[in-house]
Amino acid sequence: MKIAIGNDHAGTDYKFAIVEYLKSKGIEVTNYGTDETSSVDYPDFVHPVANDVENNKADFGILVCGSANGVAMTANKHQGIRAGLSWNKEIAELTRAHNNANILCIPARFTAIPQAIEIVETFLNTEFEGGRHQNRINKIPMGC
Ligand SMILES: O=C(CO)[C@H](O)[C@H](O)[C@H](O)COP(=O)(O)O
Repeated sequence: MKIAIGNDHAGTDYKFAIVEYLKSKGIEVTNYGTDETSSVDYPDFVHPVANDVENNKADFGILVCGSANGVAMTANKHQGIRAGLSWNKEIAELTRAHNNANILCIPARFTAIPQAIEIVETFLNTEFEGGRHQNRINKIPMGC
């Protein structure tokens, strides 16, 4: 499995912890996020992740910013991207099972690092249920 990850200054520490977790599971990771905690603009670190997922260079994307709203809004402008905001493992499970999200967005300022790891683990281990959920996804317009 290949994961593309991106973050702004609010998510740097979370990104490092998530990358360490993913690598410990043998998952290949491409890091597009800032490695610094000085202020940056989150869209600059979201578009490369969304591009990789759109072009099948990554199976899933993970994005981390303060609230996760900015990264989710940016990613969801891309064709073929369903980016879901998850702040606990229950929401992470639903984001995959019901919404077939291909990008996970984590709010660093409202989630502890161990919880963020749990969210990532749940997201990656949950299958899309299809059926009635596929009918609903078919009614979501694609991209901008
Ligand atoms: O949460 C975010 C966007 O949805 C980003 O992390 C921003 O950094 C956030 O808006 C806070 O900005 P600040 O410059 O860190 O105060």
